[in-house]
Amino acid sequence: MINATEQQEREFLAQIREKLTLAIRRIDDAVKQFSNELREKKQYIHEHQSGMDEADMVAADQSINRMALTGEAAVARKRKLIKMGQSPYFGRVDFITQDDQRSMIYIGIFSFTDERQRMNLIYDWRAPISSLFYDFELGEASYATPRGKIQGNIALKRQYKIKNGHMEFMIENDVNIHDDILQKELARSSDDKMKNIVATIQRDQNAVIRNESAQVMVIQGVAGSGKTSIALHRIAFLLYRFRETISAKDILIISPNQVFADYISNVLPELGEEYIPEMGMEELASELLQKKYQFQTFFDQVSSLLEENDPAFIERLRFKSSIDFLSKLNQYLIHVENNYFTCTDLVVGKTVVSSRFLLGRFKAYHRVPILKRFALVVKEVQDYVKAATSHKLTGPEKAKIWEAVPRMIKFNTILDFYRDFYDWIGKPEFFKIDPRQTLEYADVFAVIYVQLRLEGSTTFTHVKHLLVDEMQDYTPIQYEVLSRLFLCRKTILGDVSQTVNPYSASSAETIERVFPQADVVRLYRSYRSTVEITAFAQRILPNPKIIPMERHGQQPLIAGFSSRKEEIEAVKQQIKTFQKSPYQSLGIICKTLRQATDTFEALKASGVHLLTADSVAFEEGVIITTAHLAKGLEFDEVVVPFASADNYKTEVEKQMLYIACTRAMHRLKVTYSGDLTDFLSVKKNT
Ligand SMILES: Nc1ncnc2c1ncn2[C@@H]1O[C@H](COP(=O)(O)OP(=O)(O)OP(=O)(O)O)[C@@H](O)[C@H]1O
Repeated sequence: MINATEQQEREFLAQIREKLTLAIRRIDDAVKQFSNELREKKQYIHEHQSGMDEADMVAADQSINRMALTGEAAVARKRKLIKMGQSPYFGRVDFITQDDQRSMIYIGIFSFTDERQRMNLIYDWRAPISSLFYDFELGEASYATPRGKIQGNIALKRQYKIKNGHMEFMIENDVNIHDDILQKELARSSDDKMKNIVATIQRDQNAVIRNESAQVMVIQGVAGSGKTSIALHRIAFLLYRFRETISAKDILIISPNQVFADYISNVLPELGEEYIPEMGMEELASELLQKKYQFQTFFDQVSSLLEENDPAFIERLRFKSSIDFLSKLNQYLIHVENNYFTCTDLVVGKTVVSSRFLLGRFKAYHRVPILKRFALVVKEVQDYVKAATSHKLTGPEKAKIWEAVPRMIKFNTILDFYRDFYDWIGKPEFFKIDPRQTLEYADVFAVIYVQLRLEGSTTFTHVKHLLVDEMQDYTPIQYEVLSRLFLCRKTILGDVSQTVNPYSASSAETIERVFPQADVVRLYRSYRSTVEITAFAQRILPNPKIIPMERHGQQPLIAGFSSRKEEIEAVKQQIKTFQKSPYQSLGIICKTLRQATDTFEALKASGVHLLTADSVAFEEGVIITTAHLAKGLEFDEVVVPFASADNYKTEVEKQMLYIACTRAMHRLKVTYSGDLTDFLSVKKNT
């Protein structure tokens, strides 16, 4: 066997690194040559410009552009090779095909070919053959290729940790435990940005990443199950698999906020892909409403829930988050189509255009959105009058038609229709808009939906894959809007247990009703937190199906104090302890922004950052924020202050507590003054 011993592996690594260095040198030479040729070409054109006709100039331009592109590609390739020099591969499988051919498959983030020998030395983790590494242990194995399934046997499987070009360790997977490297990865302290997981992707995760057939893929996964990581790796996979037809700019990520977008922004570049466009739901809404209406943000909605707990507000939210709301809106739109044209005879000069004719024309265009039909009906009326009188229409005649036809439909503005909908269902009190015309967040996408139906929609045809994270925070009406705007494939992921708004949460089942063609995957294995932290969070929201990774740590602590002042003092101490620890990040997670701001001010400690809805970047070190904003993020250590019975008592507060505790990777401390919240009290939980 080739490269059998660790010594041989080290020698192989040295050879690969040498080959990489040579390949980099070759690129450098080629780039130097390109730039010389480019300079000469430009010089030539400059000198011969006067003698060149237009066709010559175009040809010269094209050839310069081509050379520049080739140069750029070479520079990008060089960047990848330099990165590979640090860590060329992380896995190996030796595969014996049915005709007894043994091949050594080294797997890395990028592929590397020995151009002289025309031999693939390292395979990209996304190559079909690389799935052997993720899907099988020793023994019988197979992988799918565009030409069919290849079967054989895995005779050897190894994992490597190569850092800065040096092999730290290698692990032989001769028995069915390949968790060692995963354990080591999970035990690490956090980075300031999400990291890639290519070396330790698990089998069930791999299936999601490599799924090519799903039109809509819905991933419901427990806290820390790797949903966001998998979704990003899936994007990298699709970019590789469909590289001829999809590029990074054709993908859109709908993300909950800027901090989250910043937090995940490193994963794809680490995997060699370019920047992926990203957008928040509110941004999308503003674009669609063309800034015609002001509206409350989702963050405002959650803050109102936490601070006011108004039953009427909750009732409105509940209704507007239901599937029933969507179907009532659809029924209403049919009602509009059938009943809202009130045509009377129209007299233009001496011609009478009968109401029957008018109604008939409105109906004839039933495929055209109602508010787009006027222009068509106006044109028909003009033609009718012209034919009847055999003369061209005068200005006043035209004006009369233009004025009369739109009035034949009951309302002309989207908001009037929307308001009327609530009268029609007999619940006018369900629509609240403030005098400055600021819509409640729950109305925003409903108004957009009515607009799409009555005015027609612009589709985002340039988007070829849509990724929606934190799916539980979006309602059926939002999904309906997304499905009409984005006709492409979609990956939708989230966790219904981590909703910040229990009155408007969407489960995978709800989403399936909007996308009946969806493939739903459920992930129960949780990777982020220690067994102890996961068990602790289960006291708040139990899920018997959750499977924590066997990784142990300190028991989470609950500490009671006699006053808030003392509590703040304890948090201060905790920060000091953290600053001396090997950990990188500490999250102090509060219920509301007001509590977070007050804590920030009371602590006045240096190196402590306050994260608000307006923040744009994830900071390293100590962060004070709210559970809502911390969703999707993780910290080595988490402190949840003010966990008293007063502060955490409603359903929405329980959700916040759960989200806060599940952000911790290694250490968790909950503090309170007065009585401890019932959600954590052992007495009340037993
Ligand atoms: N296969 C894996 N190998 C190594 N680390 C993993 C793996 N899967 C997940 N993780 C780690 O688990 C943590 C949680 O991952 P991620 O944030 O993607 O999960 P999530 O399901 O989106 O979490 P949440 O919904 O709680 O925000 C991250 O630190 C991630 O790197």
